[in-house]
Amino acid sequence: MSVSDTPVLEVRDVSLAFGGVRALTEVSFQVNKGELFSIIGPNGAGKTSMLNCVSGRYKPTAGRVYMDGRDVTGLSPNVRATLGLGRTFQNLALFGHMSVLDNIMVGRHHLLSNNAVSGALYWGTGARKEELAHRRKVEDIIDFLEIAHIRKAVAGTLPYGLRKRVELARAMAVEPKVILLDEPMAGMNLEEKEDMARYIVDLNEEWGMTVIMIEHDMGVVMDISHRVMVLEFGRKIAEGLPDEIMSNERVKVAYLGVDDDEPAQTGEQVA
Ligand SMILES: Nc1ncnc2c1ncn2[C@@H]1O[C@H](COP(=O)(O)OP(=O)(O)OP(=O)(O)O)[C@@H](O)[C@H]1O
Repeated sequence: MSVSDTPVLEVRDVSLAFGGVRALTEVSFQVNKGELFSIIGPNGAGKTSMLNCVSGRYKPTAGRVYMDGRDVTGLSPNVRATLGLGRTFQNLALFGHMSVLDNIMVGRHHLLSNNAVSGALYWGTGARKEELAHRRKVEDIIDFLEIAHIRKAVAGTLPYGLRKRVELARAMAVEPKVILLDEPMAGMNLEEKEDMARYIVDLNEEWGMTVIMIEHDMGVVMDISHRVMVLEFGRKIAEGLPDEIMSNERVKVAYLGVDDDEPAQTGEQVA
């Protein structure tokens, strides 16, 4: 899928305060249809706060959020989900006692009509067709994420990397236009990270989902993102192409802790 100039998400002058703590200060950005957009920044920079303002979990203290040009600032996460917003969480939020398949089906719940929800009554009519269509969609996602072998496993018993993949499957099951990924590689080993990076690129390019991602692994962020925004102390300090961000002096100092002008400390070996 190619990137267009049409904004699917616009954040305008968003500020967020928790009592005296200013988590975000007048942050603005927009994400275009088809983009893979990443938000980075040091611990406590406001990344998760921003994701929560976008998803509707938090209401900004000031500023507005627009989806497809519509002001969604006052709308709940559930309503935003019906408008095409999906998300994963930094800390896993799966139903540990349920099977992988059931966890993913939960993601489709709001897409089911009343017919299918009260399916037993209508079995053999439209409801059955609808149920089958849902199943097919879920199976497509299961195939895509290569988790067919664990579809019956109890989610809570799976290794961490696989649980992250199941969580992604559940978020995809909502068929979102925009998917918010909160540290999708956290706690993963190198191989799991490589797999996850590939799934994210594919869900962006082949499944046509616009992606907004928070991720600490800079290598992955710079490798797969179209554009990157950098937050520091709740403010936007940079936004641009990965190459621009990597060579941005302010970002180097603030985020990477690198200052090219800084003299080597006494006793430090200079290559
Ligand atoms: N629920 C809350 N109540 C009070 N303060 C909060 C709350 N959530 C976040 N904060 C504060 O807001 C600031 C931004 O936090 P946030 O979690 O958004 O940063 P982050 O960039 O996602 O950090 P990390 O990389 O560590 O996850 C921090 O100072 C944090 O302590």
